[in-house]
Amino acid sequence: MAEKKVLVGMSGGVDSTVAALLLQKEGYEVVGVYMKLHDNEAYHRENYAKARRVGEYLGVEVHFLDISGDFRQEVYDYFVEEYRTGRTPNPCVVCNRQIKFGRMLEFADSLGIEKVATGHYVRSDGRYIYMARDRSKDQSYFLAQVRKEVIPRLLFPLGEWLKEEVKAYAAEIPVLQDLATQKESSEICFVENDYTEVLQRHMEIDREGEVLNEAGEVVGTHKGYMHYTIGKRRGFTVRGAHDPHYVLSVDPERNRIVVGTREKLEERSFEISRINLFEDLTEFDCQVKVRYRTRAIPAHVVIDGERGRVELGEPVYGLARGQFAVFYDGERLLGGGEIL
Ligand SMILES: Nc1ncnc2c1ncn2[C@@H]1O[C@H](COP(=O)(O)OP(=O)(O)OP(=O)(O)O)[C@@H](O)[C@H]1O
Repeated sequence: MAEKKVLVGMSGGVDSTVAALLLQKEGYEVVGVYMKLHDNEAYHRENYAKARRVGEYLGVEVHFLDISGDFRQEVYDYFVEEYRTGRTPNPCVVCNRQIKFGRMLEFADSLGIEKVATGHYVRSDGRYIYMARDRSKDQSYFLAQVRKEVIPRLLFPLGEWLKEEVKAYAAEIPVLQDLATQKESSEICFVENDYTEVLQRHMEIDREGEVLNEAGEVVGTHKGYMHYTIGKRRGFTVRGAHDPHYVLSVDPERNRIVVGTREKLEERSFEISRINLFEDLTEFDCQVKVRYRTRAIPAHVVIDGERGRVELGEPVYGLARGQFAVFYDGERLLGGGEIL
């Protein structure tokens, strides 16, 4: 009987498969769990079957955990409500806190297992989380809201791996070959193509509205405010405009958007709430990412109770409310907060 036991979140994809394999090689007794998150039954049938196939290959049990009720309440409903209020949610950040590194750890507790692993591309030394070696796949941004108490329990076997190496590793194993070549999953697991398809199931999002300039004059029309996020530059009309125009703000109550030229998107400071830090910091210098796919830029942060203020060392163009500001000290994740 192996002394070291680990619960691995097995989605049926190549990353969690290789993660489980590497842990087993290291001498861990692996127990798998497939979590049913959203309610696309066909998706789950297909992916749970893959996870079970990997389980058979590894000779490990793969539990099926239906937490679709929790997921709906804490991730999906939040996603829909945020768009309804004219904001731009980040469901993966919330899912990692509440579900993957929340409910999945409770499930590990119920099995008497201390360690939990996933195929996320991040590194950890048991105290902090760091960017992955594969910077193009780095997922540390999405872990900024994870509770700091859980970090010592987490293992991320892929932190030092490049995605290409992971695929090549799986491709060597005949029964896993198809996983190595399958197409990458979409960024948000319950969004197949476009987020508006999800919103459409819950409300009327195609309601034409007015486009205003900063002076408050009506200059065009748009398709319905939920189609827009700050910084977007397509899908609306602006009469007589020569330069490209960008969404500067969204007014859900009046179904209006305000647009302007790129320099009007410039922001040098902002407020945050839902603050989560891995160290007790109240005032600090760091680098901040204001969305996932962006470069980290220098910042000074002051925390005051539930709120914080971020002063940027250089301007950003387009700051979407509802996205997360994520702080780093070099490669080390310091935490983050939601942009107000
Ligand atoms: N439905 C699920 N059940 C169990 N674990 C999951 C599930 N979805 C994701 N995970 C875990 O979270 C990790 C990161 O999830 P993400 O959605 O980013 O997956 P991914 O990069 O597509 O990985 P994979 O190739 O393993 O599907 C996965 O590697 C896996 O360990």
